[in-house]
Amino acid sequence: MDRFIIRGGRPLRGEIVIGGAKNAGLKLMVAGLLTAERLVLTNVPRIADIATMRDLLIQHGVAVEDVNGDGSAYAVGGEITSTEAPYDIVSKMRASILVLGPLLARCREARVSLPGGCAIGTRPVDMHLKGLEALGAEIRLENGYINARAPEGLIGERIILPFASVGATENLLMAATLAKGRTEIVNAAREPEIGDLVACLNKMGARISGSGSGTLVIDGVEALQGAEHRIMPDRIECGTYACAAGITGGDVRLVGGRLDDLGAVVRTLEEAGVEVTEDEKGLRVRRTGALRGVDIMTEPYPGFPTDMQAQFMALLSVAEGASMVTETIFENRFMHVPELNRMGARINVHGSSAIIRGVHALSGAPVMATDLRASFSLILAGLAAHGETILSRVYHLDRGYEAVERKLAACGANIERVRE
Ligand SMILES: CC(=O)N[C@H]1[C@@H](OP(=O)(O)OP(=O)(O)OC[C@H]2O[C@@H](n3ccc(=O)[nH]c3=O)[C@H](O)[C@@H]2O)O[C@H](CO)[C@@H](O)[C@@H]1O
Ligand SMILES: C=C(OP(=O)(O)O)C(=O)O
Repeated sequence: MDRFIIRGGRPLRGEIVIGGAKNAGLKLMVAGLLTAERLVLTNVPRIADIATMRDLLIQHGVAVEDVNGDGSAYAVGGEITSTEAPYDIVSKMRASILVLGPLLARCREARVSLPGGCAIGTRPVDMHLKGLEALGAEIRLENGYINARAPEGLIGERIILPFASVGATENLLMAATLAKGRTEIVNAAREPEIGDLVACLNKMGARISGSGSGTLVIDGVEALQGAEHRIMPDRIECGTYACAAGITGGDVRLVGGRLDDLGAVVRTLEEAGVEVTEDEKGLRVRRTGALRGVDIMTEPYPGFPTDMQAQFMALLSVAEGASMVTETIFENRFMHVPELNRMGARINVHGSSAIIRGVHALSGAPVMATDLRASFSLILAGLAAHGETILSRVYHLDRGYEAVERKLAACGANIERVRE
């Protein structure tokens, strides 16, 4: 298991190129299951989750061609020879559940392992299943698997989601593209990654309107065609490196970053004393004065994203004054707190809220990553801390961030990966 060794105290200065979005790329690869033709995706991030999704699609029998031979573009497509998503792949990556809707829509059957919980919460999939049942699927849970069939094909329906779930919206959206008639998804999630998926599906011949509005209307078609699509930039990677510039008192250009996708994150950075400006290349993030405490509550988009909560917790640990961070999306997303406290942070958790009392400085320590974003919050703390931080269980980070050590070192960070 690899480790990172970080020696803190250097302000980051330079350029970081933002890669394609993990949370868009994974669903766009799944969209390849909806057509027998080639779906070509470019700006693919080179991360472990994409490799896992590639394994899953290959298990379904479709071809996944590495177009440039370097993992930056994939062509997905072909006949589906297996409708089973096995436990060993689904348990590695929860986004695997998204094959359920497309397999049902195209093959009229699917057998997908139940994903189970993960470090940040129990994460049930009841809304995915109820929505597919509303579209006419018969669903049985047996031996840890979801057995789903729709012998006559799926039929459009009006579905009201009790909560704007990202995954449920995406699963139902993809299933509905090949259903008979009109489907309406009310209280649909509005995350920009869903907008990217809709744009790609429409290029493939789907008939979807209402993107970004909270109600998606899908008129089913007989078949989808091939297309080419560039994956949107990763707004969470961008926000994460913006925090790196902020916590180290640096000045960093985030090439390809987009202000529009970052809304609440940029407003919070500015409130905390970090300046963000946009030009034709991307974003410039710099801090000239002290960091100030702010209050944050995570919410579905356009609110403050839960996937940025851990990184802000590191930033606010060294801000002047107190901050309160309330997590409303996942019930167990404070696993980074005890690790940050080991580095000298003063954070108390009360239920779904954390009170952070800013300290002057953090001190390096051996720490352990528990999930993807928690891992990066510890890197951020390490970049700002005095002395050496050793971060173990780096595989969590490799799921979703490409070339972390290269991108940070190019801006002057002292960070090294020790391979074991
Ligand atoms: C691969 C991917 O894109 N992952 C993102 C996606 O996860 P994911 O799609 O899993 O997140 P959801 O929006 O579905 O989940 C939000 C909340 O709803 C609950 N829920 C969800 C579905 C369901 O059927 N029943 C239910 O109770 C979940 O347990 C969670 O507490 O959106 C999250 C919220 O922005 C992000 O943190 C994840 O990074
Ligand atoms: C929670 C995340 O991802 P996943 O849904 O794949 O676990 C994330 O990207 O922060």
